Amino acid sequence: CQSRAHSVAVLGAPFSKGQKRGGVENGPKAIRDAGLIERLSHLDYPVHDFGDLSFQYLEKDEPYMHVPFPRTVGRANKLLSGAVSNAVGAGHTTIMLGGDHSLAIGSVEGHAKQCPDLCLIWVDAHADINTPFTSPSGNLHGQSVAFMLKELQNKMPELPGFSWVKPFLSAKDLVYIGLRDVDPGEYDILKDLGVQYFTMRDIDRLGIQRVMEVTFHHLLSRKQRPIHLSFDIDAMDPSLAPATGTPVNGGLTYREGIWITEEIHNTGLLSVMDLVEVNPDLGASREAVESTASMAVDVIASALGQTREGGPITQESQTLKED
Ligand SMILES: N[C@@H](CSCCS(N)(=O)=O)C(=O)O
Ligand SMILES: [Mn+2]
Ligand SMILES: [Mn+2]
Repeated sequence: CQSRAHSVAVLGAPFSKGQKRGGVENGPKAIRDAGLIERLSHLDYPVHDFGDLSFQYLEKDEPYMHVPFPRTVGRANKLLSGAVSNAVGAGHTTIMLGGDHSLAIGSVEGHAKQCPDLCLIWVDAHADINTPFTSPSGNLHGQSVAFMLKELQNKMPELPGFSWVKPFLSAKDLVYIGLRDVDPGEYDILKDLGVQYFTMRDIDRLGIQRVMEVTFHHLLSRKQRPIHLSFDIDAMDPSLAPATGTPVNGGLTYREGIWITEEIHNTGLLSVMDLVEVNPDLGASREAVESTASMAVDVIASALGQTREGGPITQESQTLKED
């Protein structure tokens, strides 16, 4: 597990069966079309585009309780886990492009195989910590964190397709930022487990700088360790990222979102980042889709070192000017 990787891997995960709305499988393409690779190529490290994974959609995949497509989602995440584990093992800082947020199960699990002491920062309007028993929708993109936590395993059923997932994360190694739509069952779990979280109201009270200071103290004061950032684009205010499946008013401003990712870059500890829930089919106009995908590119680029203050002239930027 590299503490300071010196190259970036981009991995597309065009997958949608963690929820019921079509189109989020086109998220990776929309983010690429918004210029992600180009933007990252101006930063400090080489970029390797691993392309998109191809997922199998199983024909016979009956719901378990009211949870749809459990075997398809479980299999997709097992494939993703291997791909993320390989990319991290090869020394890359890895960017996983979703696809719906159920993909975090495979992404974080695969990361933890290489970096068992990782910590997880979950930026999202939602807690995604329902169990199949508490979920109002059954959608697995709202249950991802429940599969990861050791403290929840006595509350989880044996879901078909997920027997490969052994819980690997402790509640103390998780921080939420941006919550504003939490289900009653999730609220009880967060309180019972004592999970550290910052709602949008906490951000209004403390300000985003203080939220990041407390987040890093909570996760890193005992020891520095790799960060997994799981960024759901619906954490951003819907005015900035409208093309997403579960928009919730009162989200992060552009500057709050970029402060979060700039500060995470400045720790030097970012190891894997998910950028999920961009759904190009849900934008009311081409502009709405483009602003959502562009927001995703800005968030990823600032997590990888793009700054608002610019940087010194380099051989590469000099060459670009001459082009
Ligand atoms: N809490 C709700 C909505 S979950 C929204 C999932 S996401 N990944 O944040 O868009 C549920 O569990 O169905
Ligand atoms: Mn989410
Ligand atoms: Mn969300």
